Amino acid sequence: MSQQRHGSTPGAADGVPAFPDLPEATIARLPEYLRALHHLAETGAETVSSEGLAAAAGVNSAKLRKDLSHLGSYGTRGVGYDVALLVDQIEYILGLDKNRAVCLVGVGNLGHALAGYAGFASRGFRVVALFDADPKKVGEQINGLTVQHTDDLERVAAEESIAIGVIATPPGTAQAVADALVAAGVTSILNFAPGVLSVPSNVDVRKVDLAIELQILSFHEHRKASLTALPGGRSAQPASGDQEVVGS
Ligand SMILES: NC(=O)c1ccc[n+]([C@@H]2O[C@H](COP(=O)([O-])OP(=O)(O)OC[C@H]3O[C@@H](n4cnc5c(N)ncnc54)[C@H](O)[C@@H]3O)[C@@H](O)[C@H]2O)c1
Repeated sequence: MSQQRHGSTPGAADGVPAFPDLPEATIARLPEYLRALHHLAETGAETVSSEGLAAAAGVNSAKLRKDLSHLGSYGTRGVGYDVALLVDQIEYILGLDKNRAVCLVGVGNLGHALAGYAGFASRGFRVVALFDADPKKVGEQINGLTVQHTDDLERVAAEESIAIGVIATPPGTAQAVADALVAAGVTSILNFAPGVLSVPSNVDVRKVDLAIELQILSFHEHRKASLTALPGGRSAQPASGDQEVVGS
């Protein structure tokens, strides 16, 4: 998972930099705030307190206020945050107003599930192309898209201005797929295949590995069991912190 910080860039309105210097952990929480804000907006809420938004997003309110202060958003005392305004600010910072084009490489078990997921569109992304190296998969229709051969990746990436590539191929082919995506001009990669990808410094890679998440939960199970096994049977509950996101 890349851990780059995002430097300030001049040129934004109202004294708020276009790209404030955001800690990676803050960036990771912004989508949670956005999800909670969209839900609040759907219920008709026009404002929300920091405590209310923090509870809905599953973080503590001090952390939330600090995160939002990085965006220049402080809320109004006694009123809270304007829901619609905060949605706009977070969507702007995350670049979701760009409706970026995404392609998926590897249409096997996982790729099928991802390609069939309708939720990407509502979160600001267009899945515009599916690729596989297996000729038997080429031509298959999934969610209105036709699976294309990876030989066509470079051409299609240019035609569709693909910004983000998702890798759902076996681990042994993931590096070659990443190389092909980079050669096609893709500068952000979401990698589901286990292992580390080597990419140029201008390419951001994020990795999703559910097995790692399970292993981290296993550690917490182990820790809780060892705490309760201590003489006197200490509580297994953490003393503080966000229970719902262990390790964040
Ligand atoms: N991140 C997670 O939590 C998670 C969960 C499940 C699986 N995975 C990983 O996702 C990947 C896919 O798993 P799966 O179960 O869908 O596998 P799968 O074998 O069902 O599908 C892989 C697909 O990739 C295609 N492929 C192989 N080489 C390719 C290449 N060079 N270019 C393009 N396509 C190619 C295959 O033809 C196939 O359609 C694996 O790396 C697996 O370990 C990750």
